Parts: sequence; structure tokens; C-alpha cells
Amino acid sequence: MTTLEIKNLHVQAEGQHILKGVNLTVSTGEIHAIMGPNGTGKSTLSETIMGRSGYQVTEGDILLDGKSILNWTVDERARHGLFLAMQYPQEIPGITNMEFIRAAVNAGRPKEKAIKVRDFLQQLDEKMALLKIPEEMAERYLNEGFSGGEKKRNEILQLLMLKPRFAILDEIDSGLDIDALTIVAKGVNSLRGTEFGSLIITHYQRLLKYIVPDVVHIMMGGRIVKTGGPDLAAELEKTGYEGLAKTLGLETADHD
Ligand SMILES: Nc1ncnc2c1ncn2[C@@H]1O[C@H](COP(=O)(O)OP(=O)(O)OP(=O)(O)O)[C@@H](O)[C@H]1O
Repeated sequence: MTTLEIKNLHVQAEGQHILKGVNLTVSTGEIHAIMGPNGTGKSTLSETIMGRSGYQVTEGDILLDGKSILNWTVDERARHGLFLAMQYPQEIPGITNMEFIRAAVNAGRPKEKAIKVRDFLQQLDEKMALLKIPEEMAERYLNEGFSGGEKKRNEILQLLMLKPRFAILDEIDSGLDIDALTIVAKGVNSLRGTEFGSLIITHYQRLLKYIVPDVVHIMMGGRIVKTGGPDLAAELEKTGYEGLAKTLGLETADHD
């Protein structure tokens, strides 16, 4: 079992104190959901875990298997099995989707163990079929001209091909139609098992009906204010963030 531990994490961006002491531990074999109002720091948490520049950790630590990863580059974090499916996937003209995914798969392997082209294509075909992604999308430039939903599905294709130890999925459900949502959920569920852990950021209980989390955390004001089981998402649907904040004796929920 591997663990990803977030300990008393404080993060600033552009001089703003965004995360104010986040504590969270995800182990392989578990799926955790994070819900919270707009602007509360959910994406900041995922970007900081992945090591994106511009986010300064001012206090606390992030540990993978007990080792601090704060000084690791994004690339090192990816090589050690961390993966982030982004809220706004980037378009990269000039590199085809297939080339990108193959390079990413090989980046995680020693040179002499590079994936054979035939094996790669077979796996890619299989995963694309599972996600109902049209074949021609393998040859298109990465995310260029993809619709919002196609970009999200493509992030999940990368996830299935890379098979990371920990996947952070930042609003993968936004912009997905109901059929795409069930397909994406099927893709994520296919990775479930003792070797895989995930942190799913979402605004909607709907996604959590398809990918049932083991633990649900509510984040407000840059902190985790409540943790519970899958029922917590349903409870939140009824009370809203304002209602929950009141029950917890917090001032107000934050919004954009
Ligand atoms: N690079 C940055 N520079 C300056 N401010 C930032 C930066 N990144 C995030 N913020 C600010 O930090 C706050 C938290 O943003 P974040 O995107 O983490 O929230 P979120 O909980 O993911 O919100 P949403 O639900 O709307 O996606 C916001 O006020 C945002 O404007």
C-alpha cells in the first residue's frame, strides 16, 4: 500500500494565502472526493500536489510513501506515479494525441523497457474503445479543436494508458453529457484496485453516484472542514454550503 499524505498544507499564489492547513491522506485502494464552493482552493490543492509553478508552500508538507515531494519537479512526481487530469486541458498543436501519450508512457519507463509500438497501439485501441473515442482522434493534434467533453474524455484516456498510482481528477465531469459521464466513470472504475488511489474534485453529487468514493471531504476557506462517507455528498445537496457552514459554526461559504 502506498500513501499520499497532505500535512498542514499552507499555500500562497500571487501573495494570496489560499490553502490554510489542509490535512488529508489517501492510500492506494481508496477513492476520496473533495467538494467545496467556488474559489475555496480545490484546484490550488491539485496543482500544488502536482508541483505546478506559481504555488508556494509556506508551511506543511506533501509526502508520497513517507517522503517529502516538495522539492520534486512535475516530471519527477509523474515518474513516481502521480497524475493530474486537468480542469482545463491544454491544446498542443504539432504533437498528435498518440505521440503525446506514447511519450508519456515511455517517460515512466527505463529506455530499454520502452513500450513496443504494437503493444502500445493495441492498448490504445482497447482504451479508446472503452471510452468510445473515435479512432481518428489518435492522429489529431493534442486537444486542438477538441470539444470540452472530448478533452475530458481524452484526459481519462491518458489516465488509463499511464495507470498511475494516484490520480487527481479535477472536475472531470464538468461539460460532460450524461452518456459521456457514465463512460468516463466506467474508465475510472476500471482502474479501481489495491494499486490505485484517487482524489476526485467535483461540484456534483451526480458523478459520485457513478464513481462511489470511500471518503468525502468538504473544503471551505482553504481547509477541509468536514470528512465523511459517500452520504456526505447527498447531505450537502440538501443543506448547500451556506447551511453546512452554519451548522459547523463557520462564517460563510466562499464563492467566486
Ligand atoms: N495562480 C494564481 N494566482 C492568483 N490567485 C490564484 C491563483 N490560483 C488560484 N488563485 C485564487 O485562489 C482562490 C482559489 O482558487 P481555486 O482555483 O483553487 O479554487 P477552486 O476551489 O478550485 O474553485 P472552483 O470550484 O471555482 O474551480 C481563488 O480566489 C483564485 O482566484
